[in-house]
Amino acid sequence: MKLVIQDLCKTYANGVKALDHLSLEVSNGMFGLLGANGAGKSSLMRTLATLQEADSGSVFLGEIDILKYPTELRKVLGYLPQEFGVYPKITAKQLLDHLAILKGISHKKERAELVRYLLHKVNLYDKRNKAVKGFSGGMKQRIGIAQALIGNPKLIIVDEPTAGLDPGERNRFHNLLADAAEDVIIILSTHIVEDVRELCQHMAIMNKGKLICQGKPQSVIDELEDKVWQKLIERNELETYTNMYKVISNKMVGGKPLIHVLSDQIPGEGFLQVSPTLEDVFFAKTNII
Ligand SMILES: Nc1ncnc2c1ncn2[C@@H]1O[C@H](COP(=O)(O)OP(=O)(O)OP(=O)(O)O)[C@@H](O)[C@H]1O
Repeated sequence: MKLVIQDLCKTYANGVKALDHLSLEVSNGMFGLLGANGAGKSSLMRTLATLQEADSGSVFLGEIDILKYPTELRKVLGYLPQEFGVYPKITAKQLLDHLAILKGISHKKERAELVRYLLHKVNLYDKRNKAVKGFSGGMKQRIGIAQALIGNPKLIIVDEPTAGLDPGERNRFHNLLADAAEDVIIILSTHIVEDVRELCQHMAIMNKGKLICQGKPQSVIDELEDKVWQKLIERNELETYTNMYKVISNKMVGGKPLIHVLSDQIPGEGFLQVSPTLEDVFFAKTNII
């Protein structure tokens, strides 16, 4: 199954061009979409989830023309939005049961079995009778994934799923996603570079409504091989360095800026060549420091 996006455009009423002639092909497995705040990721995710309309362009999931026939897409879509709202007081089991009814699973016994299966899968069976409202961020996200898996989706969209999760919860969430990714397309939209590095077979970087880079994470990293240099400088030197070199990032280390500079040769005294990371790629492509 392939998701084929062609020439997708969306301009909001305020004139912001959130999707600017965007084209992309995604195959089965986990696909990471990286972008800074405001890059247009959620606009793309919402369009793919048929929650908002595009101005022009086309999107096909296999044979389904999803912009023309959104209901067909919804039958095979699992969606975990940025904010997964839950009903007050409802338990994990009731919530999944309710959502399964909404997804058209009307047979009571079948639904009960599915809910039990999902609760085990996301490791929340022991908490099945607890109110979801009192769940931690990670537990809520796991319930979010459980509901996204109802009805054997072919396309699963997860929008910024690990923001605010502690490392343990994030790992559990990653394992769940990786587990679900067989035979399905999962699109993971995030600004957390490490999530993409660790999880995704393919990726793209979005900026101002356009795709500015795509490929396998390791291939895009390899493009910067031998080109990234680092130096620990004084805080008052930062402006000079930024003017002199192509500084792609600066990070405080022990109170001093550690800068990464892009250059084909050693940029100057005191620079050390380092292996490029996906974060370097992200900063080099988006030019946001
Ligand atoms: N409903 C809307 N009306 C007007 N402008 C909008 C609307 N939704 C988003 N935008 C603008 O469109 C641009 C893209 O926003 P979008 O939410 O798609 O980006 P994003 O990459 O998901 O960002 P974030 O990581 O902050 O969620 C931003 O400039 C945003 O302010």
